[in-house]
Amino acid sequence: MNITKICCIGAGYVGGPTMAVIAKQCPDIQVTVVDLNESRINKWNDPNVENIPVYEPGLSGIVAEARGRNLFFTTEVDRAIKEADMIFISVNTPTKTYGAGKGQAADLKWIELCARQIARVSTSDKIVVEKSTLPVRTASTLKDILKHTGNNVKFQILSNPEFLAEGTAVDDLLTPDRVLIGGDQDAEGKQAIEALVNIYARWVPKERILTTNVWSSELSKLTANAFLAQRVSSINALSELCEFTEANIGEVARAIGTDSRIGPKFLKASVGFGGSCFQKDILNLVYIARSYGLNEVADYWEQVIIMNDHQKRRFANKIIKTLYNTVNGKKIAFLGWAFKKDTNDTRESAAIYVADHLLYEQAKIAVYDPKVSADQMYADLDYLNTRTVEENQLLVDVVQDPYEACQDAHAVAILTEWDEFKDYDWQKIYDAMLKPAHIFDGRNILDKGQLERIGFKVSAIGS
Ligand SMILES: NC(=O)C1=CN([C@@H]2O[C@H](COP(=O)(O)OP(=O)(O)OC[C@H]3O[C@@H](n4cnc5c(N)ncnc54)[C@H](O)[C@@H]3O)[C@@H](O)[C@H]2O)C=CC1
Ligand SMILES: O=C(O)[C@H]1O[C@H](OP(=O)(O)OP(=O)(O)OC[C@H]2O[C@@H](n3ccc(=O)[nH]c3=O)[C@H](O)[C@@H]2O)[C@H](O)[C@@H](O)[C@@H]1O
Repeated sequence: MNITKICCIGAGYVGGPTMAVIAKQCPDIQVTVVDLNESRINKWNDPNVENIPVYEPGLSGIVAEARGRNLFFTTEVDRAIKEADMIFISVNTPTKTYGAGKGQAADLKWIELCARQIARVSTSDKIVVEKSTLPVRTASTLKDILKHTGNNVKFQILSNPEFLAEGTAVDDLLTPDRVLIGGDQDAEGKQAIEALVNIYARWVPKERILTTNVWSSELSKLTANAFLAQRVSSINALSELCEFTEANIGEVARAIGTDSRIGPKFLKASVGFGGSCFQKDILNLVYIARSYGLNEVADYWEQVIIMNDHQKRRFANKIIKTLYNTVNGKKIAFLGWAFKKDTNDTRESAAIYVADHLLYEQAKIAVYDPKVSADQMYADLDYLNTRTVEENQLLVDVVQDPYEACQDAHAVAILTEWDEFKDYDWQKIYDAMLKPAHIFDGRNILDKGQLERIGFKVSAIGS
């Protein structure tokens, strides 16, 4: 089956970059990304390509190359669905905030709406690709909805989960460790799998394109995120033990990471993992396991989240305890707000949790993160929800200069792992702060000895 027109529903952090890369690598395929959110689509179409709504190194160049040639962004969802041979569903699948499964299950409302819309408007056979992260067996729901269109259109459902990480999305898409495609194992299912394999094979070596049955593919995505997050929680758990024993978590990570069976990646102790997916996907895994009565499996994975919450809470509590058990009226500078470097995404960022905790203790916050807008920060914080804009500005001062953030602060909290910290003039920061000047290094990246020589009191995760 030769694919000439692709539609992607959802122009978010995944839909935008993945489709931009497919369009770049396959100039003969027309790729149309659709979204209900008009302002998001307008930003993707902004004449100044630097204003696209997702910041990712290298992305604007790719969009500039393909946009208007074979890459289009539009709110005309029906038309794009109708014309496409292949439809990617890349909509959000957040944790449910109501009803059964509240706080754990994935909310599949948007997925189901997409399926119903595809069923309603399609007049020709199509391959529907699950790009969103979904609970295992979601394909059976999609199949059921699409089967009942009543207009004799045939659909094949594939699972093609996305493994890109934010901040490295373009590299991850251009040179992925693997591409995973799951589908039905009958002749028609295999044909559909082949059609998608042929698209990726334009730039991904064939041996890196794995094909499986649809359920293995769906479950592998949740499993990959669970394993990655588990590594962070494992190292974070030991970081606390390090703080009581004079062991150093960086040294421990290096010592164990050189064992080729363990490997060096994803062993950086931190103030806790953030991002839109680790927590939601593990909660979803926990929910699925419990729904099959597998309580030991559920408890095992839930511990990863419990540990992460503990790590965030203990970081905030350490700040309070060190500042003589009160932060009331004290200014604390936050360097970094996004959940990791090289992204403007703040979803589930540990910074939000720590800041809220301190605000409830009546602290004042000054934040420096040039990629994140003040409005976004105000919207993130629970403590500010019921206050006026003027009150928010008094409690949370968003500044465009790291030195200004630290002026008259009692403490600096490092929340995001920026490389440029090494180039900061820490003597200048020390001079501007109230004494004793504290640094809480939530990423364990600063040179503790050097800072202590300046006069700082340094508290780094795991040392
Ligand atoms: N953010 C990430 O780094 C990764 C996310 N994922 C998964 O990919 C999926 C999408 O995630 P993001 O792109 O981060 O979400 P997002 O929230 O950035 O984007 C989703 C978009 O879908 C749109 N949408 C929702 N329902 C729609 C409908 N019926 N018709 C048209 N548009 C609709 C929304 O308006 C929104 O713009 C999720 O399942 C997530 O778990 C997977 C790998 C990486
Ligand atoms: O499904 C998803 O959304 C994606 O989730 C993660 O990607 P992402 O959340 O963008 O970023 P990561 O690099 O995984 O970092 C997640 C969090 O863990 C933290 N982290 C990561 C690594 C580490 O060693 N220590 C650590 O604290 C990061 O700072 C960040 O807060 C996965 O890495 C992707 O493969 C996956 O596609």
